[in-house]
Amino acid sequence: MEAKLGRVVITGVAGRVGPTVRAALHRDAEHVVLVDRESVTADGANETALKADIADLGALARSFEGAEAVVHLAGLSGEAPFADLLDTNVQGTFNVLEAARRAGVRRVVLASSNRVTGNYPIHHHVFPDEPPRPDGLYGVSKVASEALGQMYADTFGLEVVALRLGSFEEEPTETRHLATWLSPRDCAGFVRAALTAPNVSFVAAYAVSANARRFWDLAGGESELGYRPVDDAARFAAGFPDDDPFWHGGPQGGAYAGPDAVLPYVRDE
Ligand SMILES: NC(=O)c1ccc[n+]([C@@H]2O[C@H](COP(=O)([O-])OP(=O)(O)OC[C@H]3O[C@@H](n4cnc5c(N)ncnc54)[C@H](O)[C@@H]3O)[C@@H](O)[C@H]2O)c1
Ligand SMILES: O=C(O)[C@H]1O[C@@H](O)[C@H](O)[C@@H](O)[C@@H]1O
Repeated sequence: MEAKLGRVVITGVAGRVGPTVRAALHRDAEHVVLVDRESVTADGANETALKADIADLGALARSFEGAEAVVHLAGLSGEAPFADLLDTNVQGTFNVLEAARRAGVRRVVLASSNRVTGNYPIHHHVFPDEPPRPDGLYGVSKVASEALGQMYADTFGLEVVALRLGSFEEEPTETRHLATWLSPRDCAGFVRAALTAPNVSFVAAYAVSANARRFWDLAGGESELGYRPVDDAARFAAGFPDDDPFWHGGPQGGAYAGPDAVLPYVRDE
């Protein structure tokens, strides 16, 4: 029987991942505070909706009052000009952690990304404590946000879990997803575990389904967070060609990695 959570804040709840986390917490938390810069409507007495930008530290600190945990999803979720990534993903994550510290929040779950290690080749099985090899500027911003989380844990005793999400999709839609898919059910399971696992200081763990072809180690996440994913993209393998060039080699980030993916944003600067 899992412990019921108290008041939990979700930032970036209006995006793709947000509704799955919201639905999980609707059941598991006493009260859920929905934060986004877009308008969100609260559903029932155990939700509060607050429109706020993560650039606004004061607004964040007010929205975190009385919360025991924050699930931080808000941010730019793909490659973008570096200045924008610094503002939203790095400064924004700093604001969330600092607002959490000021408001006395116990735990923060950061939505990091598999793309912090997206430049490891597909035949390399990556453990969460290996050096980062980000596949682009977005991945760099997530490395920095994980580092902020580690610093807030070490320096201020905030409990921080950085979940390196795989490819969150209802179902795999491309070959790479046979390795990287994160099903909604497993996403909810990882977030619930990240919120409730005991003895956490700082944990970085891959949040990926139990895909037979996955690139990332699950044992660390299982021992530190206590969640073993249940879905496997292999169920959908018949829909994708076995001889797809993706499996011949190259970076785990696939089309997200390499100069063609990054150069447009470098040139924007
Ligand atoms: N979807 C995936 O497969 C995936 C994989 C790895 C990591 N992630 C990470 O998980 C998080 C959620 O991903 P998603 O796919 O739902 O992203 P998304 O782009 O669909 O949603 C992001 C949300 O953040 C909000 N937001 C953006 N900037 C904001 C700001 N300055 N202030 C307040 N709100 C702001 C947006 O309004 C939006 O609702 C992101 O941090 C992303 O980097 C997602
Ligand atoms: O690796 C992936 O597939 C995913 O990585 C995440 O960080 C991105 O937010 C998402 O858009 C990608 O689809």
